[in-house]
Amino acid sequence: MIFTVTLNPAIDHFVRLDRVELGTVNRASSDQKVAGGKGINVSKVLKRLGHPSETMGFIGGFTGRFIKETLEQEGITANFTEIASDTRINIKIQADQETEINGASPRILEEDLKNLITQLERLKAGDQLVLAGSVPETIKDTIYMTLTEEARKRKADVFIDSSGRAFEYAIKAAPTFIKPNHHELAELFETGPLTPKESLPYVKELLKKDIKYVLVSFAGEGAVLGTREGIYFANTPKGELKNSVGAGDSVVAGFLAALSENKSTVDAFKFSVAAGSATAFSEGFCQREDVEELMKEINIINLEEGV
Ligand SMILES: Nc1ncnc2c1ncn2[C@@H]1O[C@H](COP(=O)(O)OP(=O)(O)O)[C@@H](O)[C@H]1O
Ligand SMILES: O=P(O)(O)OC[C@H]1O[C@](O)(COP(=O)(O)O)[C@@H](O)[C@@H]1O
Repeated sequence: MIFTVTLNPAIDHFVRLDRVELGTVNRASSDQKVAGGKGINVSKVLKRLGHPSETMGFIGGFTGRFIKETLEQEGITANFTEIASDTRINIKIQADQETEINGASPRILEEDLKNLITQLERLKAGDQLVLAGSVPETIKDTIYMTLTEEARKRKADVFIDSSGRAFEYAIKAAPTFIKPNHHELAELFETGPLTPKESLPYVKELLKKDIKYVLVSFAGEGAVLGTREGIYFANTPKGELKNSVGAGDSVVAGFLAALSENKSTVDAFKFSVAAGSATAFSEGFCQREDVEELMKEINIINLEEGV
């Protein structure tokens, strides 16, 4: 069973207009409100790829109810811990350029956290746990490390997409799979911007920490996958960028789905990058047929034999 944890979900409020002018009234040509947050997005994409999952994390208030109701309408199991504060709203302005204004995170109490950790006692060998997105301020930065340790005690695999201190701690617990984008990798190693080739030593450093799959995404410039068997580069297909929100989550979902389908590591890599780009080329999330189509445009080269 696949479980996704979103500690800091959101209603994603997409607002579309030709251009934005600060200090005045801007009127949207259209807008849309959807349940969002990285773990929730992974579950949404997994469903489109044909894989059920259960969403967990913290929701509260009327915004939290919206998230639970819309996920259940989409046929996605929502098993969230209810908190007292309202779940945040993240504004995604899609104008001449994409601008995001992510709301402040709600207050999470100690007992809320205990409830979530208790839920994870169900994990068993063969399960996958996805930990994705930012960590609310009132939760310690070590939370992803703690949850990864809990999951590994129960022989479940852990897939992480996060950033900053929470990500730094999480890699100490040796999750199965991590997907930093290249900015997050540079931030982790305190370097300047990295090209795929320049990322190699850092990918190897992470592999030495007993992380099985290190996937670094470079938006439209390709992606790097490090494994014990080898380090690979995938080009990203060309296409019209319509909406990058959820693209990273689609890479995580694509890789997880492909492994669940017993695809080879290289094919799982291809499938995950195709899923990311198929989402980037859509208003919403990718559909499976688009992913299968884009796979044909992706070539994998071996940057280096195993480490
Ligand atoms: N301009 C683009 N053209 C094609 N694919 C893209 C583009 N931007 C993003 N993608 C796809 O989305 C994936 C994740 O994008 P990226 O921005 O690296 O991650 P994140 O959304 O986590 O920051 C990429 O690996 C790629 O497959
Ligand atoms: O674009 P990505 O990185 O795949 O994730 C998009 C999701 O992440 C969010 O921007 C939240 O990100 P954070 O959890 O890092 O605050 C959501 O609003 C959105 O649904």
